[in-house]
Amino acid sequence: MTATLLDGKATAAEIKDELRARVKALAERGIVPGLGTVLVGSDPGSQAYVNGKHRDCAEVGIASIRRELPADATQAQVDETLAELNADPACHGYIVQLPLPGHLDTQRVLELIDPDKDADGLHPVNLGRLVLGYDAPLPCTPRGIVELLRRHDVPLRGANVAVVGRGNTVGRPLGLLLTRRSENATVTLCHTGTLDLAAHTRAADIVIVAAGVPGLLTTDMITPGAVVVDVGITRVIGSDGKGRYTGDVDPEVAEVAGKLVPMPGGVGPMTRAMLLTNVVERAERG
Ligand SMILES: Nc1nc2c(c(=O)[nH]1)N[C@@H](CN(C=O)c1ccc(C(=O)N[C@@H](CCC(=O)O)C(=O)O)cc1)CN2
Repeated sequence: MTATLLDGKATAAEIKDELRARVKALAERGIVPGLGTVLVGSDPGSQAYVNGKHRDCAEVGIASIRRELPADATQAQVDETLAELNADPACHGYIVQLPLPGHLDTQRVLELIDPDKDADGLHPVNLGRLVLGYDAPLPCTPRGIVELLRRHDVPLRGANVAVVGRGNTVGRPLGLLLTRRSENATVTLCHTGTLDLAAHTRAADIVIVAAGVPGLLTTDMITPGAVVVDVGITRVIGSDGKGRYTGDVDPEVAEVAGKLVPMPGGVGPMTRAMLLTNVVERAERG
């Protein structure tokens, strides 16, 4: 391997140390930040992610507020739970774990979150604020990627960045973040309709792949020395019949890239750290 790995786990641990100090300072003002989670159903993966969020909270001193509803919960029951969290002064921010069971209207649920308590930064009002450059909780994965690159001295100003994937949770908001004046990168947002994907990724100093297509980015698609960020996380069944997660970047890319944000251990831990950051920031605002 020639690429230097940018360790999201270690960087997230650093951020959690900083948050612990900020939570302590809040305690001196009599404020305990609180993160709420809403889990509908008992999907083991979703349960594990929610448990992880509460473990993270305990590590930095954020209070946890858990709401669990059965898989057959009605839209009215979900709406009522969100109304309670919107009104709860101990809850500075909360998330609804996705995906929701199919009978629920995900868009309606996300729009019922008070935008000022939107810890995931995915409420349409907050995405609109991001478009306009107003202050808003930022989407956790794009924010985590920018923060990881910043902390590892990857220059963004003037850099040509190819983002592969135009989803509402990563690709599209990431393009908005990277083109803010404070980052000043030039972004090409590639998607399934892009005619010659490799031509765009080869021209980029930084390639960020969030397409959900295992192994999509191969060695021939980058310029040697480029910075590569793997955001993909797809569950596949291996030849041994066991399930495992795989990224969007072919492992051989590590032989050609200059720096690589791997999966696992890259963007995922940073996403978790940014969720905590959004809650602490909200509590600091009072
Ligand atoms: N309301 C939300 N729902 C979902 C989100 C989200 O951000 N908000 N994202 C995913 C699940 N998720 C958090 O909820 C999440 C997924 C993966 C990781 C992570 O750290 N992954 C590891 C690798 C896999 C593993 O070891 O389990 C990594 O990248 O190193 C964190 C959070 C869908 N739902």
